[in-house]
Order: sequence, then structure tokens, then C-alpha cells
Amino acid sequence: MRLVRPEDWRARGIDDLEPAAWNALRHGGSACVVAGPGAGKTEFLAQRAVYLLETAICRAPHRVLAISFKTDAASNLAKRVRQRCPPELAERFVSLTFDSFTKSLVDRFLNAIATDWRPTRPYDIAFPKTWQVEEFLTLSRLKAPQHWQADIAAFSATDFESRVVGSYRLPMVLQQPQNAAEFAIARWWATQLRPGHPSSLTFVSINRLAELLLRANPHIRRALVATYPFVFVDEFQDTTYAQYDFLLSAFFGGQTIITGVGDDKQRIMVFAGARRDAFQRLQADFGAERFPLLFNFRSSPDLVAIQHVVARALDPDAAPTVAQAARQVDGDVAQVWCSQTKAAEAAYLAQWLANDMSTRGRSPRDYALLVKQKSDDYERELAGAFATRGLRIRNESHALGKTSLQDLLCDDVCRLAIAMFRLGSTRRAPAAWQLASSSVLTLRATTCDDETTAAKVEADLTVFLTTLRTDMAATAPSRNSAADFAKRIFEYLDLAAIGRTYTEYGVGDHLAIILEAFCLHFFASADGAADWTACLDAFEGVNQIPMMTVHKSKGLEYDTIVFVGLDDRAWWAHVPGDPEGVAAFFVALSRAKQRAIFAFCQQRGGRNNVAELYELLTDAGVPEIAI
Ligand SMILES: Nc1ncnc2c1ncn2[C@@H]1O[C@H](COP(=O)(O)OP(=O)(O)OP(=O)(O)O)[C@@H](O)[C@H]1O
Repeated sequence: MRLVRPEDWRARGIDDLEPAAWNALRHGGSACVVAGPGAGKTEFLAQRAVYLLETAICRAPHRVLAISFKTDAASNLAKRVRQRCPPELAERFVSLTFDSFTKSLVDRFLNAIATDWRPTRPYDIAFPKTWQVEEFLTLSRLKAPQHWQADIAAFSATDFESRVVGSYRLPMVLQQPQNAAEFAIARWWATQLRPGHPSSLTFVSINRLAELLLRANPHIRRALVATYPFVFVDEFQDTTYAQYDFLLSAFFGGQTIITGVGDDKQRIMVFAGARRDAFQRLQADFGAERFPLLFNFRSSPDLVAIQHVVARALDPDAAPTVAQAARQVDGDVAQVWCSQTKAAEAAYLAQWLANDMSTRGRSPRDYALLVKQKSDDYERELAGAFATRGLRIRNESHALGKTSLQDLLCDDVCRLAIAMFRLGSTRRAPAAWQLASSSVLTLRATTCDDETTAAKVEADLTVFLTTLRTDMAATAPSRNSAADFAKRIFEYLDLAAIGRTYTEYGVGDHLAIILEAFCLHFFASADGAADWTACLDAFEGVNQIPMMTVHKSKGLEYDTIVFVGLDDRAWWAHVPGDPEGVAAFFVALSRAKQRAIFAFCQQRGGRNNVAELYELLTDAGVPEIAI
């Protein structure tokens, strides 16, 4: 492998980076890369990883660790690095979510966790609802000594865990609570560790256990620091108290160079415990230098101008960004559509989308329907009208067991299983063959250098697929036949080998969660499908218009976004003046490359609470149109 001198290194797969991005990319210390939507923050991280690997600034066996918040962001970043540098270098780029990283530490070193805090193996993952936390806090208050009761009553169920539990460092051994917070926290832990039962841990608890693990076991921390001299954190503005504290415990005071990228104006996770001062802390604790980026590669100049009006509402000092993309549509690039009834809104929307697709030659996946929450409800309300225009909605936020459709689809095992099914339903699927054959070689612990064994593994795969193809051709899709074929494919792939080969499935219950979600979605896709290709298309959402919550749309981009439900009912939690609501609005608006439409329907709710969002659109010159 030929190394590149740092001064000779050029951007890979893109023409260039903006000057400030070059400075940040070459910077030798920790950095805060702060930039608005579409600035290419994810692309910047991919380029920096390739730079570090190709110049051997990150020399083997050292690795670059990238931490993202969402599974699809982590896999998207890994994919970009794989596309931009040779495989032997890309394999030293580790891209994980915060939760999977801390969980893998806990699962791997569970026995090194102090006995007072050690969970059972295996443990369940808990997702307590707000009412359950409320109930817990009420009970804790009643059980607390009287002088602590008022303090406990002041805790809020929405952020008790993220702020109070999340910012608390576990002592090495269990101690008597000294104040109200410690009393509530101790009870919270008792409900999670559950002596005598399988523990049931939230990801905040898993984070706290990982932090304790590193603090209590300096040799594990040293090994971690030695493995990863470079750490990237994407969406840094959303770093929670627990996550920042974990970073501090793991990497403070050492040689680790941290690169945090993000945008304070897109901070929409405060409800989940995001710190408002994450960038400032990175500057103070790790001496990170600040690099603001000013380009926007995503949105057309007119949309960038509208975004700037909203950006200024969030940060009066926000610098104007420089649009790099060209405008491709005539007429308004943004509009507010006002309707009286949900039925009228759905009918108009479906007709407009079908028409726009055919006149502009666009596909359903160029569009996205964004909602504030409860995507299942909107899907139900719109699906009928869409069907009459031959359109199908793909609800990416839909929950599947303990994961979501969006997370399932970017999972490695899911992608492999679908590739096998594609090869079972058709002869010509080169991308599927590429993925299946390389994965099966890896699962059988064979390298391409060992030509004899590799040929045998491929021949065996061909035989398996030939029989599968014959049997699938002779069997109509149904829930039962889907279950039979899924069983056959997973047995062939060998779940034990999957656990051994892919680190993310080796420990814990991640594989079980994915398998459950896969089966739920695959059986539903097979139900009523005309043939296996239709079943697989339904599974993958081919030719369907994606719908998702704003939170799930983070980091994604579409030609046209339609925000459905800009009203008080959908935004019930929004308090006028609260920057988090405006930030969510900003995230939605900035997903659009060419066009953003906001749908307001009187039947859904009023627009008092959200008046400020409409005012911003009016200030930006966005017209309102009755439909
Ligand atoms: N240097 C570049 N040259 C050309 N295109 C780029 C460059 N950097 C990024 N892009 C493209 O611009 C778009 C936005 O990039 P990316 O998704 O990385 O932005 P982001 O800063 O993460 O945005 P957001 O914060 O809104 O999620 C993508 O389509 C990406 O491929």
C-alpha cells in the first residue's frame, strides 16, 4: 500500500473542500467543526478519515473511531469511507453509534464491572415511557425521607433519566444516598439491575456502566486510548450529559485527538438530555480549535436564503452560507398549503406528487413526507388518497419490535439476508451477488488469497442459491412461506458465524433484535405480495415515498420535502420562543434540495402556538396558498 504525503493528499470522490474545511482536515489537534445544514459535515469526516489513513498519520494497527447518534448515520459514514479508500485501510475505520459503542464495552467486559453494579448476562434493554418514570418518581417521593421529598417532586419525568441519572457518576461501591438526587438515582438503579431477575437497562444506564468500567479499570481505558488515537463525534450539538461525561472519562488528559462536528442550530435532542454547551466543553476540556464552515452543497440558493431567515431566529449572529447547488425548479421553492379538511389535503397532496413525478421525471424516493411525531397516524390518514394515485407511503419511523424500520434497513445482516432473497428471486442481481459472496466468504473465514477454499465456498453458495431459486419460483409469497425461506437462509448463513464475524452481533442481544424486526417486516411484506420481487420491493421500499419524523430525517436529504401537520396539535409541546421547536423546524426545512412545502390543515389543529414558525416563513417571502 503506497502512502501519500500529507501535503500531496487530495480529496477523494468529490472535487474539493472549502478552504476552512481543509484547515480543519489538516489540523493536528482536537477540533470543533461547526457548520450549517448541507455543509458536508459527514463528507468532511469521511475525507478526514481517509486522509488520516492514507497518509499513515493514523498508522496501523491504530484505528479511527467515529461515533454517530443514529445507526444509519454510522453506516452511511462507514460506506463513504469504504468508497473512498482501499479496503485494507477502510477496515481500520470503526463507525458505531454511541449506544452500540458503550454497549459493546459493557457486554465485553461485564465481569470487570464492580459487583454492586454488575447487570445479569444477558440483560434486557428497557425503554421506559414517560408515565412509567412519573410513577417511579411519585413512588420514590413517597418512600423518601421527608426532607428530600420536595426535591424529588421537582424532578421532571421527561428529563430525570437523561439529566439526573445521566450526569451522575456511579461510585465504585454502593453508598448510602446523601441527598434527594442520590436517593432517587439509587432506586432507579435498583429497578434496572433487579437482583434475582434479568437486569433491564436503558441506554443511559449502559452508558453509565461503560463510564464506570473505564474509570475502575485503567488497563481497559489504556487499551481503548491506544487503539483509537483519533475519535470523531458526529452531530456533536446533540451530545448528552452522559455521553459527554463518557468521552471525558475515556479520553481526557491523553493523546486522543477528538473531532466534533455539528450545528448548534440543529440541536433537537435537548429533551433527550443534549447539553447546550457541548462545543464549549470540547474547546475547554480538549483544547479543541473552532472551524466554522460556510458552504451549503445541498440546497438551491433560494432555499438557502429562506434557511438563513430561520437560522437568524436561532442565532442572530449566524453567518450567511454560500449555496453551491443550482436551482432546478421554476416558480416558488417553498410554499405553505392551507386546506380545510384532511381528506382535501390528502387528495391534493397525492395528485400534486404524482403530477410532479411525471412532469419532472422524478422517483418516489426523491420526496419525503416529514411529520413532527406519530407517523403511523399520518400514514393511515394519507394512504388511501395516495393509493388512488398509484403511490405508496413508506413509514420509516414505524417501530419494529425494539428497533425501527429505518435502523433495520441499514443493518448488515438484514442487507445480507435481502441480498440472498434477491438472488433467490432472480438470476440477474449483480450487486446482491457481490454482497452475498463477499459476506459468505467472510462468514466462512476464507480470504480471496486462499483460492481453492474460496472457490469451494462460492460453489457451495451457487448450489444453495440454485435450489433456493427453484423452490421460491414454485412457492407463492405468504407469511408461512416467508418464514420457511427466512429460516433456511439464516441457517445457511449460520447465526453463530455471524456472531463471531461481526463485532456488533458478537455479544448482547443486537442480533436477536434485528432478527425479530426482520421477520416482522418480511412476513408483512410477503403477505399478499404478487410475487417475490414485489415482496422484496415492499421490504426495501422501492418506489415508495418515505415518511418519517423530523428526528429521523436528521442528516438525510431529498429533492422535495413536504412537512405535513404544521399545527398546534402536532407541535403540542412547543412553547413559543423555545429554540428547540424552531431547531426542529430548521432541520425539516433544510432537508430539501430544491423545494419545501408546509401543509396546514384546519381540521388538524390551530396555529397559535406555532405562529412564530409561520411568521418566519412569511418573513422569508414564502407564499400561502389555499388548496
Ligand atoms: N465538498 C463537497 N463537494 C461536493 N458535494 C459535497 C461536498 N461535501 C458534501 N457534499 C454533498 O452535499 C450534501 C450534504 O452533505 P452532508 O450530508 O455531509 O451535509 P451535512 O453537513 O452533514 O448536513 P446536515 O447537517 O444538514 O445533515 C451531500 O449530498 C454531499 O454528498
